Amino acid sequence: MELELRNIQHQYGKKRILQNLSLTLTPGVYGLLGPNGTGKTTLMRIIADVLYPTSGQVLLNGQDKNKIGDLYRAQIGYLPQDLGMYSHFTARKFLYFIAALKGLSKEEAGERIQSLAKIVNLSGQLDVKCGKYSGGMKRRLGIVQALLNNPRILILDEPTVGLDPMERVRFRNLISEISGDRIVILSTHIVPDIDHIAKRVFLMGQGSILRQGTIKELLSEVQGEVWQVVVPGRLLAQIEEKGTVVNMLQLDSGLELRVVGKQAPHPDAIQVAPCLEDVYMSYFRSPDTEKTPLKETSFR
Ligand SMILES: Nc1ncnc2c1ncn2[C@@H]1O[C@H](COP(=O)(O)OP(=O)(O)OP(=O)(O)O)[C@@H](O)[C@H]1O
Repeated sequence: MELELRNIQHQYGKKRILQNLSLTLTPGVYGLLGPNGTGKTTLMRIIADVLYPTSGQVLLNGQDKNKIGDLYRAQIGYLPQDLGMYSHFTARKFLYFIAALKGLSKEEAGERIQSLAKIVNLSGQLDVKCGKYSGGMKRRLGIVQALLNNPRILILDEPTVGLDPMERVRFRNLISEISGDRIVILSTHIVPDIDHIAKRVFLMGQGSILRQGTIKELLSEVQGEVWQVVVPGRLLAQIEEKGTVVNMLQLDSGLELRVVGKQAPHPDAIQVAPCLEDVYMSYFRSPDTEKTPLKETSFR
């Protein structure tokens, strides 16, 4: 199976959101990583076929999604950022409702609901009203509704928002478990959400893919360029001129800084192993500058 996005462009009114975006995806988990407002949701909605791009094509196995219509939509499972749930419905009733919208028979729906609820560990809570579900339970219920039609393409838009660290880890494992031979596209601005589980990562900024690669490839980009040093606080400004400070920790002995930069930011700085967050931070420095890519893109 191959999903291809060809020269996707999207505008809301005159505002250009996505520009000439091209990607090819085969089964596996893909992380779409980028700051808020860079067009991740817009892209996900286009793939989920709930939004038409201004121009460009989405092709499944070489066939334009607009030409194959229902056949394309039957392959899609979508967990939007804000999945509306009727709070007075029980989870079971909600799932039957979604299953009906997806065209499943009552028998098929019943079987799918049972087996999926088991996988996400909600079997015992299916008769609880959605309004009483915690954030983590709602996200797991969201996964179940997305999987009801056994889609080959699963689109998860910031699925871990609002989850505590334990639930995040569980959710990440769950995604790995259900990925199988599906294409799973997961958008987030939280780097650890995709660390370890993504086969490929797309760094998205300003409506285009700035960089893509396996985690190993992305890490190699900053190999030898990540430093750690403890300095007096007054040296912070000087260090910031020499590299991107990706983390700082106040210690009794001074400020412990993690810095990404080509040169050692201080004579005492030691090289440390890079992590995906270093790569991310080298592209998007801070909330004020996050939409400005700092690195030149080396390839698309
Ligand atoms: N329906 C709309 N009409 C007009 N502008 C929109 C619409 N939806 C999104 N936008 C704008 O498009 C840009 C990209 O939004 P989008 O939600 O796709 O980004 P995102 O990367 O998913 O951000 P977030 O992580 O905050 O959800 C933003 O500037 C947003 O304000």
